[in-house]
Amino acid sequence: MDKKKLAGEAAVELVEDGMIVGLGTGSTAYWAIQAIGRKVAAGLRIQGVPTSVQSETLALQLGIPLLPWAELGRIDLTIDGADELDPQLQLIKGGGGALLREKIVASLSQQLIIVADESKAVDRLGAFPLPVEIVPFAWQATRRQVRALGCEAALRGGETEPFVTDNGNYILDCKFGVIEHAHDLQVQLSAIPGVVETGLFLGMASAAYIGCSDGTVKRLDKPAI
Ligand SMILES: O=C[C@H](O)[C@H](O)[C@H](O)COP(=O)(O)O
Repeated sequence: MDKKKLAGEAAVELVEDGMIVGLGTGSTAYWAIQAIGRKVAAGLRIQGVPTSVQSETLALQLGIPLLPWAELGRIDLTIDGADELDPQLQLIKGGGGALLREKIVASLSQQLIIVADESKAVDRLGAFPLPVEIVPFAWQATRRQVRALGCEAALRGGETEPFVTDNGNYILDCKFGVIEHAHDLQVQLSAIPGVVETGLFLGMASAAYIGCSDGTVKRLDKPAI
């Protein structure tokens, strides 16, 4: 059984008629978008807000109506994947390069629901290299500044053919090891002018649907502070 499919489809139970729904990116969000597409075909009325060109293309193929960007304001619910999530529902995202649009959409969302297979649930963030979106201009200098924070930072795709995001930027995949102070790291990275955004999503997720190998889906809620 596909644990990503289990999780992606389960979270769609939260989608209600009339909602504005953020459509995440990646191989788990894919299943949620497919399930939303089936509900739309059966009469559900929603407007979608895609977090990548990939998800926009999929939504259009499935006939999901999309909200015009100019009308984008509050989003009721977003369903998105993650590369790592810890027990506080702090996240690393951006393995697929969509972190900037995902973070903009998450910031506008009343609820951010994460869908993931059980391998993504970790005690502490950091085994997955942190994706950091940077501007192409003088990217080598930006990488030096990022490295000075104590990580190995690799240009995604390599120097000959760098990966380019939907926003025309590059990604540094940064190995910090276990991230002890995620908020401090977010502040330090954001202070570098060439950094556009990081894949740390802190205090944003409301709940997570985790697909497990026994065929169940476990729901984790953000712990009360
Ligand atoms: O940039 C990509 C996104 O943050 C994805 O949601 C994340 O990488 C998880 O993707 P997947 O569900 O394919 O593992």
